[in-house]
Amino acid sequence: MEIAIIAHDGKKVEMVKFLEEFKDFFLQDHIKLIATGTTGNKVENAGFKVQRYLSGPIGGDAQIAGRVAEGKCKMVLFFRDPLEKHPHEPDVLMLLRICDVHNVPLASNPASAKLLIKGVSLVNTEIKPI
Ligand SMILES: O=C(CO)COP(=O)(O)O
Repeated sequence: MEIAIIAHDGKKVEMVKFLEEFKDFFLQDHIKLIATGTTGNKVENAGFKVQRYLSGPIGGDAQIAGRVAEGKCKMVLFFRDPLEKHPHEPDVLMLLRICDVHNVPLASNPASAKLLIKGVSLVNTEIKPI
């Protein structure tokens, strides 16, 4: 299962903490992580294998949207910073829209991401999620 990991600068520490909290899930063989450039760098430095795309502001969000549209990326964890302005806001909104167009689960904060990961884990052990 391909999962995209993206975090704005103010949320990158939180993203790495999140991955570490659920590392038993993220380190499974069938989980493939992809990420925007700088987020991917941080995630790699924390010991996770990840396929990195361009940095968000120069097209990384758009690349990940492409993978969602093509049916390759099955979940997006995108910790957005609602207190900062982003020059590439149109790309960010496009990614969110593409997730909705293709009914791909998207979590924009750690609480939601936790529920998604727990939900996938339950499905994988064949216990029905809520
Ligand atoms: O800007 C981003 C998402 O919109 C994230 O990009 P980086 O991971 O390259 O910082």
